[in-house]
Amino acid sequence: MRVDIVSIFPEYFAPLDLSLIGRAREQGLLRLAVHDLRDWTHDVHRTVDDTPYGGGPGMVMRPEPWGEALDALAPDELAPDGLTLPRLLVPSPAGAPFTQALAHELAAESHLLFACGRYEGIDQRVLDHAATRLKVTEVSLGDYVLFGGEVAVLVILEAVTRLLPGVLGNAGSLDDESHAHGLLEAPMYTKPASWRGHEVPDVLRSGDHGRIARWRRDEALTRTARRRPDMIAALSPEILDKRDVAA
Ligand SMILES: CN1CCCC[C@@H]1Cn1ccc2ccc(-c3n[nH]c(N)c3C#N)cc21
Repeated sequence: MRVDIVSIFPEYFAPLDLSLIGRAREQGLLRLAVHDLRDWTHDVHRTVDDTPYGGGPGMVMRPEPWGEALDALAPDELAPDGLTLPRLLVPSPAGAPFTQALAHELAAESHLLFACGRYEGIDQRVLDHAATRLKVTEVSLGDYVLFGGEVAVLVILEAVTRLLPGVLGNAGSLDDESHAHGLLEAPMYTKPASWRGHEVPDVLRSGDHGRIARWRRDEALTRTARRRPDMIAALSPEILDKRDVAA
C-alpha cells in the first residue's frame, strides 16, 4: 500500500518511523511519504490560509496550494512509478464516523492520500473539485473537536496498517479483538495465576478449549451489553445465535 500525507506540520508524523508501522515500511508492506503543503505555495510567506467569506472567526485553508498538491500527488495519468489514483481521505469533525469496517475497506485500497486540514478547515471547493476525479471520504474520529487532522491520520493509519497482510506476526490476533465481530473483546489475563488476591478465572486454566471459547464469547457479549448496548442492537443474528463457538 502507498500512502501520501499532506500537512503543514509534517513533523507530526515522525512516530510513523516507529513500531509496527516503521517495520511495515522497512518490509515494503507500506510505502509512506509525508508532504508539506507549503511546498505548493509561491509567496514569500508561504501562505496557506485566509479570512473566511461570510465572516466569522478564524482562518480557512486556501484552495490554490491544496489544488496543486493534489494534482501532484494524484496525477491523472498513471505515473512511471506505478502511482495509482488514490482514495482521498479528509479528516473532519463533519465526516463519517471512522469504524473498523471502514478500516478494512481502506486496507483494501492500493493508494491512500490524506489531506490534513487546520484552522477552520479546508476551502470546500478543494474537496468538490477532487471529487470530480477521485473518491473522496470525509472521516471523523468521533464527536469531539481537535485542532486539526494530523491526529486523526495517525489513528486511521495505525488501524489500517495493522490489517495489511504480513504486518501483524500472528494474524489470528485480529480474530477476536474488539469490534472484529461487532463485539468488545473478552477480558485477558496472564501469569501469575494469583496477584494481590485477584485470581485468573479457573476456566482459562482448564485446558478445555471449547469451554474457554464459550466463556470468552459470553464475557464479550456481557461486556458489550453493559458498555455498548448500541453494538448489541447492530449484531448480526448468527453472532447472537452462535451455539458452539469452539473451533
Ligand atoms: C477547531 N476548528 C474549528 C471547527 C472545525 C474544526 C477545526 C479544527 N480542524 C481543522 C481541521 C480538522 C480536521 C479534523 C478535526 C477533527 N475534530 N474532531 C474530529 N473527530 C476530527 C477528525 N477527524 C478538526 C479539524
